[in-house]
Amino acid sequence: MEETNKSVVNDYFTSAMELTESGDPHVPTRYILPPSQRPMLGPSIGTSTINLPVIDLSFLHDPLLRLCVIHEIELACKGFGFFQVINHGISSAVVKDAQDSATRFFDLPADEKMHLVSDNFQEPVRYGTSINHSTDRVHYWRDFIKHYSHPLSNWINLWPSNPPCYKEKVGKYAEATHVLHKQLIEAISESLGLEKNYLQEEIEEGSQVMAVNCYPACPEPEIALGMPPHSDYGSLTILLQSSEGLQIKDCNNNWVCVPYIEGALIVQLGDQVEVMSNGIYKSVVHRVTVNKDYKRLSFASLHSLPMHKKISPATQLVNENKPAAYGEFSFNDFLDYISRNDITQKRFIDTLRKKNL
Ligand SMILES: O=C(O)CCC(=O)C(=O)O
Ligand SMILES: [Fe+2]
Repeated sequence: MEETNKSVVNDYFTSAMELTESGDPHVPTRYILPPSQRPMLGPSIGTSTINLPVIDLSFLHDPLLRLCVIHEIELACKGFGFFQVINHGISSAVVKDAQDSATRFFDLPADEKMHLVSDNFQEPVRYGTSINHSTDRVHYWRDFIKHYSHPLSNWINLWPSNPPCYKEKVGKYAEATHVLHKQLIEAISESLGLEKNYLQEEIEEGSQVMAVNCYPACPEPEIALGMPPHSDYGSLTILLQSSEGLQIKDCNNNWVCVPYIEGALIVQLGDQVEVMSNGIYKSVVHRVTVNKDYKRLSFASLHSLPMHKKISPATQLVNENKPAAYGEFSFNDFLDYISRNDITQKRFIDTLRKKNL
C-alpha cells in the first residue's frame, strides 16, 4: 500500500470518503455494529404516526405573539427536547454558501485534509474520520471537521484555507447561528418561567464549536451508523441537514426519523439545559443513519457555556417538592469524562443524575 493510503486507511483515521471511493461492496469489519445496535432501515421504523414539532420563529419578534411561540417551544422541549424552526432569520444564501464550501472541503484529496487530523479534543481545528477516542472499538461512517467558532475573530485564521471561500462562507453561517442561539436560549429560559436573560452572560462568553459532518454513501447501511446514540453536552445544538438521516429517541424509546424540511433548522436540547431546567426538559438522544445512494452533509453548531463555568439547576426551579436532581458540571468535566469513558453507550448526563431521585 502506498504511503498516502496507509495514512488514511489505518485503524484510527479511516476516512469514510476514501472507503466509499474505493468501491468496496462491504464495509470493513470494524464498522459492523453488534446486531442489537443496528439501525432498522425501511418501513418497519414506523415514523409516520409521529408529528415532530415545527415552529415558526418569525412570531418571536412580535410582542403580541411571542408568548404563543414560547408556549410552543415549551411543549416541544417537554415532549421531545427537540424541534425544527422555520423563518429563523438565516438567509438561504448564507446556508447554501456554507454547504457549498463544506462540500468542496470534503471533496479535496485526502492529503489536503490529513494535516488537520487530530484525536485531541481540545484542538481548535480538528479533522476526524471516525470515533476513535474512547473504549468503543466500533467505527462510524462519518468524516468531520470541527472548529471553535466563537468568538470568530480568535479562531477563524486557523480554519481550513482550502477551499479559499471556506473561512468567509462558513464563518458567516457560524455568526448567524450564534445570534440565533441567543434568541433561542432567551425563549427557552422564558418558557421555564426564568428571566429572558437568565444565561445572558454565560452565552456571551460561552463557546461554539461547529462540527461539519460528511456521511458518504455507505455500501451496507443496515449494519453501520454515521454516528452512535448520544446527547450533546452543551446548551443547544442548531443543526442543518442536507437530507434525512438524523433520528431521535422519543419518550417511548422508539427511534424516529427527523424529516428533511427545506430551509428549516433543527434545534436539540443539550445536557446543560437539562441540568439548568432541573430535569423539566431532557436533552435529546440522537443518532445518524447512512444510506446507499448519496452523501449527506450536516452542520452541527454546538453551543455551550464557558469551559470552566459549572452549571447547576436554576434555584427558581428547585424546591421542597422538586429538589436538585443533578450535580453541577462544566464543559471541562465533560471533556475529562469522555477522555476516559465510552460515551457511545451511556450518556454523560446519566453520571450527574442523583441516584436517590
Ligand atoms: O449529522 C447529524 O445529523 C447529527 C450530528 C450530531 O449529532 C453531532 O455532531 O453531534
Ligand atoms: Fe449530536
